[in-house]
This record gives sequence, C-alpha cells and structure tokens, in this order.
Amino acid sequence: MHESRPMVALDFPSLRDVKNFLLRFDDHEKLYVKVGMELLYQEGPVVVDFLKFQGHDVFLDLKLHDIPNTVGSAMKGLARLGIDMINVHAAGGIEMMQQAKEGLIAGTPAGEKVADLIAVTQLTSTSQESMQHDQMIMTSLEESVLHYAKCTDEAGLDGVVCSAHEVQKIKSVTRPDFICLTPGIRPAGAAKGDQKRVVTPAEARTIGSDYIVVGRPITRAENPMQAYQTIKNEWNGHF
Ligand SMILES: O=C(O)c1cc(=O)[nH]c(=O)n1[C@@H]1O[C@H](COP(=O)(O)O)[C@@H](O)[C@H]1O
Repeated sequence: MHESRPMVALDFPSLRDVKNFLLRFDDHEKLYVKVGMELLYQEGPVVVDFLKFQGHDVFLDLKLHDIPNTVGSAMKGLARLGIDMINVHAAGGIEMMQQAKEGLIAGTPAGEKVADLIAVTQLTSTSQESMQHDQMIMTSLEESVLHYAKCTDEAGLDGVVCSAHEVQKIKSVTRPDFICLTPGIRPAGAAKGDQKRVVTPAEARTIGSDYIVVGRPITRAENPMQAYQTIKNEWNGHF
C-alpha cells in the first residue's frame, strides 16, 4: 500500500456541491481527492486551487487521450495547477504517454515535485465481452490490461489505473513499485452501479493495490465522514 487514505472521487457538478460535501468532514481531515471531468469541465481550475488551499491532495482525473503533441501541451498547462497526480489513457500509445510526461515535467514550477503520472488500462466498467465487441480487441481482458501496463512502464510513467483483480500480475510484468491505483471499490453489500469488476477495501489491501478510489459509497452515503472512516479502517486492516 502506498497511500493509507482512500481517494475520494469528487464526482459532483459544482464547487458548491463539493463545499457542502466537505462540510460533513472535520476541518483537520486532510483528504486525497480525485477531481474528474464532470467537476473540472463545469467549474474550471478554480476547483483545484480551492482544494489545494484547503490542504487536500488532488488527483486530476482527466484521462487525456489525443495526438502526442496535443496531450504534451495540455499536460504542460495542467502541471502549473500544482496537482499531485494526473492520468492519460494508455490506448493513446507510447509516444503520447512519453510526450505527456515531458509536458508534465516542463510545466512543473521549479523546485516543485512532478505529479505522479499514471495511465488507464481498461476501465473497470469494461467487461471482456464489451472490450471484444466495442474495441475489437480479440484477446482476454487480462492480456489487454497487462499489455497496456507494459506499454505504460516502457513510456516511463509511474503506474496504471486498473481493477484490483489485475494488480498482482501487473506488478509481476512491470516492477513492484509500479503504482496500481484501483477504482471499482465496494464495501460488502454495496450497490455496484455501472462498475463491472469490483472488490472490497479489505480485498484491495490483501491483493496489494497502492491506492483505492471510492466515489458513490462515500459521496452518496447518509453520513459521508462515517462511510469514509469505515472504508479507511478496512483499507488499513483495522476492523
Ligand atoms: O480513472 C479513474 O479514476 C477510473 C478508472 C476506471 O477504470 N474506473 C473508474 O471507476 N474510475 C473512476 O473512479 C471513480 C469510481 O467511482 P465510484 O464507482 O462511484 O466509486 C469514478 O470517478 C470513475 O471515473
């Protein structure tokens, strides 16, 4: 495990919703939050400024996927926001990922830590059937994920977004410190929603995930702080 806090996916449509959500937590609770496209596209970079000012760590989950030059230039601009982690789609290719990394390094202000850069393999909402039908990748889901993980490592990135089911094999074909960040986390009995490949926080811990990302089981809980603490305890092996 790399990070003892579960990352909280702030999948909200506005900064006002984020502020209301954070009011449910103690002031001293510094979170590692994930800002995705829903929030950033509607509110802009001010969201990141706000969260960083409040002392939270920020994973900017924009899943960039375009030609190498465009992604590299976009990364250069995004690096100035002072984020802690950011991602691209491995399907964009090795050259795209390399330029993403170069852009990120070039845009990071002198003296500041370069954000972790990871790549999405196959989304946790993708099943083997949908991958073969929609993407026409005629291999197993696991083979596809491992292939993308190897390409990501070759491009010099820090790790991947994957399902916890794939963590052990990914580390065996890359390296032990290759980050495996796993969404698709559901406490026992919680609704899966659109996620296809899910595990509990305790299972993710046993399997060896480095980070877990949790959205709806916390953001839609009646008591988000309590849901967060329960998941955090389970993730840290305290029951
Ligand atoms: O990159 C991601 O964060 C991501 C990749 C993936 O394969 N699956 C996945 O669910 N996610 C994100 O993780 C979060 C999961 O949210 P919940 O399903 O509500 O827990 C969402 O914000 C997704 O955008």
